[in-house]
Amino acid sequence: MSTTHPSADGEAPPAVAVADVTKSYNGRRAVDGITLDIRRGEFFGLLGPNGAGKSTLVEIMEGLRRADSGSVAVFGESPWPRNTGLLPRMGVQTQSSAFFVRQTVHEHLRTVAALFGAAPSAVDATLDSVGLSERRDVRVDDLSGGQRQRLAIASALVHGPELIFLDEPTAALDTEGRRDLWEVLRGLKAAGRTIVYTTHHLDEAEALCDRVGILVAGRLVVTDAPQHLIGTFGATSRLLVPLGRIDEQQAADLPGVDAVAVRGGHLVLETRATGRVLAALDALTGLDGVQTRTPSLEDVYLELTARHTPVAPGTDNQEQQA
Ligand SMILES: Nc1ncnc2c1ncn2[C@@H]1O[C@H](COP(=O)(O)OP(=O)(O)OP(=O)(O)O)[C@@H](O)[C@H]1O
Repeated sequence: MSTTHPSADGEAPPAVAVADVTKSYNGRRAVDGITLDIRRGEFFGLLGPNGAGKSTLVEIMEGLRRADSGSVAVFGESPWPRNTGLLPRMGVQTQSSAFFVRQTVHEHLRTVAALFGAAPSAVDATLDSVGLSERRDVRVDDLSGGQRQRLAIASALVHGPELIFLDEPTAALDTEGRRDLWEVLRGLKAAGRTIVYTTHHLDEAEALCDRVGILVAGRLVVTDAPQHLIGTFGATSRLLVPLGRIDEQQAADLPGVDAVAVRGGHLVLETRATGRVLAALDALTGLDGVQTRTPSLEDVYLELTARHTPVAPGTDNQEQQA
């Protein structure tokens, strides 16, 4: 791998620059020719189905794995082989973060802080920010899964890094814990930190990220701002019409309706021409009780992953052929 240095015009390099990176395990491509720049101060979300290659790509960015080919630069420097100069500038939470299990929560974080040369005062503030202050004297061994996850996140943040990598940080958190972490992450973003994170929560990515990248089978199929993606792909809206107002055939015949289904006491009309269908519905039966479900990042994600998922030999995939 090569190292990228500041550009000739003196502009600071991006937080992360990935160029044509590949990685195979046992001859199978897990990451397949990915090129991606993550800007300083950006909140970037990496999305994709299980096994798409998100963790592998993030671990390559972190310098925890070596790419087979291509180049990676973090603040203009190669993270591989282990670049100790970068460590104070990066915070890393992986899906298998290591703990000093016999220590208490506070001792553990103090140890991590000392390893990175962080001020002891950062320990209490960081525990507080992830909602673990009340568990500070509990042994790490005795924490619940969600509490361990909070501690892993605290361990990535305690030294105040500029670039923070979080691999599914909200996976084991309850609803309240997720929302609390959103506020922590928003605060870090507001303070100018760069955040790269993976998640399966599309609502969360839509709410938090400046840009998302969708990985499918090791390839980056799109990179964009969530709202722009939703607008560009014109994902389908759903209109919910109470049953009994019109029948399925009448609904299917309305101009602009792409599909009709019966679900939960409603006729569900899928359309990419919401205004036209609403006008036609209004003329036919009135709009009383009609609900509109606007498209979300999840709709775009489902459409794109279906379109780009390779067809397994011997299976018929209508989406793929469309
Ligand atoms: N250490 C490894 N040895 C062999 N294969 C691996 C290894 N790590 C990952 N893989 C394979 O590489 C592919 C990508 O895995 P990866 O964990 O990067 O995906 P992911 O998108 O993070 O998945 P998830 O959402 O399930 O965490 C998968 O097919 C996985 O089985």
